[in-house]
Amino acid sequence: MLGLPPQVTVCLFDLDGVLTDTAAVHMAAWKEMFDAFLRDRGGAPFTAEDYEQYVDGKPRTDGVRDFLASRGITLPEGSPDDPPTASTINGLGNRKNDAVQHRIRTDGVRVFEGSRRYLQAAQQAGLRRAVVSSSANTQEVLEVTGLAQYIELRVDGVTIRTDKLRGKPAPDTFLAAAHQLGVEASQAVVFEDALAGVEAGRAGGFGYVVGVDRVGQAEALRQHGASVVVQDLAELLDGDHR
Ligand SMILES: O=P(O)(O)OC[C@H]1O[C@@H](O)[C@H](O)[C@@H](O)[C@@H]1O
Repeated sequence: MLGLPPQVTVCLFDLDGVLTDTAAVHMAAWKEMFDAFLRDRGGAPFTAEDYEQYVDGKPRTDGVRDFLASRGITLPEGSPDDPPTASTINGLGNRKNDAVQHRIRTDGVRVFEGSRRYLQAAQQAGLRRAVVSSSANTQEVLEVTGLAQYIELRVDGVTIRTDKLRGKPAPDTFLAAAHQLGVEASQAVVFEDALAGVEAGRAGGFGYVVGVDRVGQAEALRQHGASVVVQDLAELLDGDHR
């Protein structure tokens, strides 16, 4: 009924790009910040490919560090309370966070209707439900969209910092959620739109990894660890997934 293997009792949902249409919002905020930074150094602009390969799905400072490394740029780490003007990894991350929060608060957040339907169906079927996101803005997004009512557990960018977890593509955040919901990885399904996310699903030995392709990267999702790829979670309800 839910398009999942029979042993699966726990659903672990990524947030941005899986439940909410916020991957594009993050991408736009990253581009705004990096383009201004690169312009000052005479570098080429930040692209969608840069986002997918180096930033998408990872905790904020990992995204800053990994993208800069791809351009051969090294900056001091700084500290989480650096001002957004600081030329540090944390400073650039804070600058991007100001941009993303401004967009979320001004434009609002769109929920994928297929995902809302899937959450409702999973709840009715008695499956446990967690959100596992690298974003420290997860709670705010779940609350403004009304999705919080479907979610029993949140492992997010704040948890990563306080519990010192490794972010995606390491499997730690998904494993922590499965553990807290009392199951082995083999009994849980990971829903992910980011390459780093499906990679985390594969690395953790999860029972099933659903790749959600919103940007035409189905093949890359499969290569990085998706067991199946859909364009919308409703396809799993309708049973027409490939
Ligand atoms: O900067 P935040 O809100 O803590 O989010 C960190 C990351 O969270 C992930 O969910 C997004 O896919 C990334 O694009 C984002 O950079």
